[in-house]
Amino acid sequence: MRGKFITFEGIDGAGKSSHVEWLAEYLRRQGRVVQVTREPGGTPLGERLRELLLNETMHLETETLLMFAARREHLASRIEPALARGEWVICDRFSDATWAYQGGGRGLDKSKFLALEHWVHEHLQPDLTLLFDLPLEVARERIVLANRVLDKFEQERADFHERVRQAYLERAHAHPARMRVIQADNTLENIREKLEEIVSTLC
Ligand SMILES: Nc1ncnc2c1ncn2[C@@H]1O[C@H](COP(=O)(O)OP(=O)(O)OP(=O)(O)O)[C@@H](O)[C@H]1O
Ligand SMILES: Cc1cn([C@H]2C[C@H](O)[C@@H](COP(=O)(O)O)O2)c(=O)[nH]c1=O
Repeated sequence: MRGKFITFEGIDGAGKSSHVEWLAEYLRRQGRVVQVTREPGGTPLGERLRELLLNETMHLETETLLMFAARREHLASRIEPALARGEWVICDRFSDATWAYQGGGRGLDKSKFLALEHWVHEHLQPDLTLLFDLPLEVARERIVLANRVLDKFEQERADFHERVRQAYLERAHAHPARMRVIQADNTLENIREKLEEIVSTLC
């Protein structure tokens, strides 16, 4: 039987990465074989593209095409083979991030996003997308407390991140069967309880 494809989404600092490995372990305890991966990245080529994408200034369409190029490679060499073997794949960000960051944040024409999405993964969408949503100020505060070096996206102004947040919420509203909004301004324990409840509907 084909495996399940779960993606995590949200603005920078929403808390996605704090739950990705936890969810993988939770599913492994239930006997699933689980792969954890991320975008941009997830393959040797994708990780090289990630370095460029997170650090170099480039034209919006170059940025979008590179995100989808990395994704094409990721799907072909890692995600699709794993799902075909019956494994579960948990991916930290996928195409909804392009919708939100390049579309909402930077103003990419929606028809260009939809054309690339159709080209690169017409027949594959995540079985479940967990959208971590919280006020911008809370996410910013977490990033400051973590005291990490900020990448190109994290250095963007607050209005950029607010547009990203709104684009994610708009997308979740348009895809209610696939996307579940998690109130991420909450304790790790409460969020994990919610994740268990949602994921149990997939098993
Ligand atoms: N529920 C929470 N309550 C308090 N702090 C949290 C919570 N979740 C995560 N954090 C902290 O916030 C910071 C950002 O979390 P994390 O790296 O998981 O976010 P992220 O969404 O993956 O961010 P990015 O996309 O920027 O990598 C970390 O220092 C983490 O420990
Ligand atoms: C897949 C994808 C990602 N981004 C941005 C969003 C984040 O700011 C970075 C990735 O960093 P993270 O710490 O791993 O979350 O890349 C994007 O703009 N468009 C995309 O399609």
